[in-house]
Amino acid sequence: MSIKYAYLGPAGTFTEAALQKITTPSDQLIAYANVTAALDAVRNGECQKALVPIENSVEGVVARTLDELAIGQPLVITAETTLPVSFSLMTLSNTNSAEIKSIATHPHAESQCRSFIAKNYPNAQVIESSSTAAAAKGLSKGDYDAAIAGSNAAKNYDLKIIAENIGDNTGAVTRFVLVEKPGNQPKATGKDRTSLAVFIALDHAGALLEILNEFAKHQVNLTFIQSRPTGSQLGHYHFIIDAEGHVEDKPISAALAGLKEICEDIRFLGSYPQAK
Ligand SMILES: O=C(O)C(=O)Cc1ccccc1
Repeated sequence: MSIKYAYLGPAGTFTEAALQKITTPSDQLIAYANVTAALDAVRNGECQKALVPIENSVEGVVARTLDELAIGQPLVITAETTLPVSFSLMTLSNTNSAEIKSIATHPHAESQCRSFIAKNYPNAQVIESSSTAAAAKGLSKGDYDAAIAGSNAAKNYDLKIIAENIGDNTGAVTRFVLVEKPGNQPKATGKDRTSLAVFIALDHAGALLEILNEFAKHQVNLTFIQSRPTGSQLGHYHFIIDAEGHVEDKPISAALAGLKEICEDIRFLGSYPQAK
């Protein structure tokens, strides 16, 4: 059966490359302009699933993804996948590299190529784009002098790669999550991860400690914790937490029951197999 997948596009993004790893050629991969649009495509039924980036080993979290999952119309994570990311600098075929005065890319790619840009193009204007491939596509239309993207994007938009592997950290890896409408919970595999958004009732001393204690009490190992502003008031935060285990496993279900006692709200964001 062919499944429709939404992804952060256009064609040539790292998200598309990650999605190709977990789909079959009969599936339909549909590009959206940003993370919210890809997730909305699942919410409104245009696509069954969406793949979006959630964190990077160098730059950290993709805030938009976390906020959509924690406070947007509910979706759940049913799978994750990781991809090593390698960045290239590209131009139109007739550009002289000495003439590069403007470089477009995604903010996460910029921060991972900071040393390269500072060393080689210290005076270039860096233009933020919604994805690396969107930067490459804009370059193909002549919007700026260069783009930083994956080498797939250069192929897609017929661009010339003038420098490869320009990331400051050659081992950079991005983690992507596959999301769906709630109701299709993957079975426990013995090596799962559970994601939660935890909202504290009142900002008080020890609130985070109380939350962490529920996991510690039940011997649950955490793999990710991030505070995000709730948006209502300066200083008010909720926490996105990833824990090892499946919601059907006793340690996680016991920790969840404990959290329900002490938190204002908990949003279950999915239990899914850990990426290899
Ligand atoms: O823009 C892309 O290609 C993406 O898929 C998002 C992204 C950007 C930078 C590093 C990893 C993923």
